[in-house]
Amino acid sequence: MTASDEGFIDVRGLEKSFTVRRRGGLWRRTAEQVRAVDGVSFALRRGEMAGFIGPNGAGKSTTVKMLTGILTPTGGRLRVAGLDPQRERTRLVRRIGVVFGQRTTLWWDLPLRDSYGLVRRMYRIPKARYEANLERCVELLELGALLDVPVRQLSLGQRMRGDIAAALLHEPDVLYLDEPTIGLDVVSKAKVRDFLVDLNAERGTTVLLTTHDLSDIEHLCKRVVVIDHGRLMYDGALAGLHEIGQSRRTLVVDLERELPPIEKVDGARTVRTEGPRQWLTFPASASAAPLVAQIAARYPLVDLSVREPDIEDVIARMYGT
Ligand SMILES: Nc1ncnc2c1ncn2[C@@H]1O[C@H](COP(=O)(O)OP(=O)(O)OP(=O)(O)O)[C@@H](O)[C@H]1O
Repeated sequence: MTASDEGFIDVRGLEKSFTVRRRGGLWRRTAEQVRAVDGVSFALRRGEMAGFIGPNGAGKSTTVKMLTGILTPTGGRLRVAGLDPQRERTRLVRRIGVVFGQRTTLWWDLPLRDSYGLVRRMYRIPKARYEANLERCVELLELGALLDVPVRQLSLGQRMRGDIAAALLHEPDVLYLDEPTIGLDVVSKAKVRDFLVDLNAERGTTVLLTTHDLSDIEHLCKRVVVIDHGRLMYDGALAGLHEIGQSRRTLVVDLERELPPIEKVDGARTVRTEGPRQWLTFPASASAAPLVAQIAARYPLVDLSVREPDIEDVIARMYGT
């Protein structure tokens, strides 16, 4: 691995401010700076798959637009595949693929096959390479029966698979995915996820995945980068988010009979009771064993189980929502 593989996507102190004009009274208009991205730094290794998450308005799209060269940063430094996205945008375009879940890059009235032909001409992909890539995508994304269907007649899941293939025909080294499973049913989601895992393993494509669907991240990414209000909140292993979010695990306790809420158990709090069953929460970082021992010593315990924190709760806690 070379030094450039280490920082294949390299973001340092990235900033983007927008000037927004607002009415400051009947006649006056005031110009206000919105700091959409406010000093964000992270780096992805070549071949890494990372989740890029944060609440609405956090600055994710603005960051991705800068990474693709669509927007110019107002500060900081950026490198993608060794290129400066703003100065070398034309060269960069050949190295990256972009998929937006909420809108298609395909031609609405054309069959998929014709859309792909246009993509081939746009990128000037040599015939043999194009055909090999198309064949691979068609096979893995199960597009064979759909190639002659106009895009407007495809289901959302089929269209998404079609869009992913379109983004990969020129064999990009970097793939940006923005909500790639939004609105998809369980089967389509699984197909898209499986394909991305294979793509990453086979071709070593570097993937930055923006999503509100945290199960996408759980299936695909070991690493997450979290931003909020334009600032980096967390960058690391998915598992570590739990600690950062100070999340709590839940102990579900079945007693012999209905009793008043369990009290005086170190670090645990009874949050719900329903007949003989009680729910206690405790810090995710703590061990359940001493709590169970304390409960068993003072209450007629029949059964118990521990529930892990939901990643969505963890994120919500991080954001203080
Ligand atoms: N062209 C623009 N002009 C002014 N403000 C903008 C512009 N684009 C984005 N913003 C503001 O910058 C902030 C970050 O927006 P951005 O779209 O990057 O967030 P996001 O994390 O992608 O959100 P979402 O998940 O809703 O897509 C928001 O406050 C947004 O209103």
